[in-house]
This record gives sequence, C-alpha cells and structure tokens, in this order.
Amino acid sequence: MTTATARPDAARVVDAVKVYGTGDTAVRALDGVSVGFPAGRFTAIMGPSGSGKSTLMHCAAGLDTLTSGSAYIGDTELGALDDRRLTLLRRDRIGFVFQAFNLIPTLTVAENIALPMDLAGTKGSRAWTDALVDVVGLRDRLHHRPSELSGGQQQRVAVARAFASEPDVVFADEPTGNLDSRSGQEVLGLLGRAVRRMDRTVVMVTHDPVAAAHADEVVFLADGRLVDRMENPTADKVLDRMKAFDGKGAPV
Ligand SMILES: Nc1ncnc2c1ncn2[C@@H]1O[C@H](COP(=O)(O)OP(=O)(O)OP(=O)(O)O)[C@@H](O)[C@H]1O
Repeated sequence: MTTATARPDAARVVDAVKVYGTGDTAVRALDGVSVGFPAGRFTAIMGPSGSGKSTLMHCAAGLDTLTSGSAYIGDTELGALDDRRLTLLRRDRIGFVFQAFNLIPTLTVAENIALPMDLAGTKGSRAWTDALVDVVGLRDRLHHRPSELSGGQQQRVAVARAFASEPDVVFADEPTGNLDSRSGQEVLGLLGRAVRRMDRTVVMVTHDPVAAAHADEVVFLADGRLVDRMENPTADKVLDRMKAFDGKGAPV
C-alpha cells in the first residue's frame, strides 16, 4: 500500500545526458532526463529497445558516468565522488540484481547472501538476514551451491544478496530475463514484498509489461527521454501505453 505522504527520493537524476562515442557515430542514449525514484517504492523503467533504460539505470546507480547532468543517491551527488568513494557508496548503499544471476559458484547460498557484508567487513543484522532467508524461501537450501539450484532459486539468492546489507536502493536490470514465467513471477513477487513488507526501495528495468505491473509506478522512456509516468500499473495499461509510443512519445 502507498501512503499520501511524499517520501524523499532514494535515487534521482537531474537533466541527465549520456552520449556514447563522438562525432558522426555519437549516440545520445539519454537526452535530458530528470526523474526521481522515491524511497519505499517499487519503480519500473520501461521503453522500447534502445530507449536508454539500461543507461539510465547504470548512471543512476554509479556504474557509469553521465556526460552532463547529475545523479544522486539520497543527497550524495555521484559526480562529486572519486573512484574509491563511488565504489564504497555502491557497496554500502546500493544492491544489484542482474539478468545473469552472478552468484559465486564456489560459495554456498548462505555465503553468497552474506558476501556484501563480508566484503564490507560488517556483520549485518542477524534478524534481518533471517527474515530475508524466509522471505525468499531458501532456508532449506542455505548450504547448497548455485549449481544445485534452479534458475529461479538462483535469482532468489541474488535478490536476498542484493537486500542483505539493507541498501538504500536495489537496482534490478531485467531480473526475470532468464527465467520461465512462473519463476519470474516468484522473483517479481519477492521484489514487491521486499518493498511493501520490509520498506525497501526497488528500481527495475524491464521490457515486459507483466513484470512492470508488479511496480507501484512505471516511468516510460523513448529515444532517451522521459515520456510518461503511470501509477498503479496493470499489464494491459502498460501494454497499451507501449503500443501508443511506436517508438515515439511527447516528452513530459
Ligand atoms: N557502450 C555503448 N556504446 C555505444 N552505444 C551504446 C552503448 N551502450 C548503449 N548504447 C546505445 O545507447 C542507446 C540506449 O541503449 P540502452 O542499452 O540504454 O537501451 P535499452 O532501452 O536498455 O535497450 P534494450 O531494451 O534493448 O536493452 C542505444 O542506441 C544503444 O545502442
């Protein structure tokens, strides 16, 4: 459930421009995007292929830098940080879930989940980790290795790992891209529960209207621009909006 009280943005970009390459081959992947991702909310980023979704996510999460404009995690402007501080910020304040599960094959489920905390030299809250293990339904798998799990189970481990250190925001890039629809629904349900029951913040890139319908709000990109936002999405409404673009849309 969402409340009427506006919460501060966990992440945002202001006038974000990203140009890849130079001269004739330059691609303007982001063309002046300003968008906030409110704390305690599940936001999906949608748009046609090549519209700039992954670029927006990577720049908002400090995995890539903007050509101009600013990206913030909370009040921290990423462009003002040197490499070391940026690495620490990503480690301490951001969680990631990717299409490829990116688990460490030699570590058990429990060790994979604890990895961000181990790298940071922190313990994390035992109660939190315990609650997470139950939410993702992996208690009986804690001592298994990733190769002994299904794809859906591996992605659930990746989700637990992303939330383990209680980051300000979890960015997920096509988290269901490698999963069958049932496992995908489970992972999306998990992301939704983490937001609604555990007061987490999730920003998810997807091209799938069914996946986007799990979010509280969908932001739409086309040609590197923010063209629409939709509260309380349904798969049908998102699909209709996507059809209406046909690659274009009036910038908001
Ligand atoms: N490293 C790069 N070098 C050059 N161009 C790039 C690079 N990364 C992305 N682009 C271009 O920037 C534009 C936006 O790409 P981006 O991957 O952000 O789009 P997307 O909406 O995530 O697409 P998809 O849904 O197909 O993954 C595209 O035209 C793409 O070809």
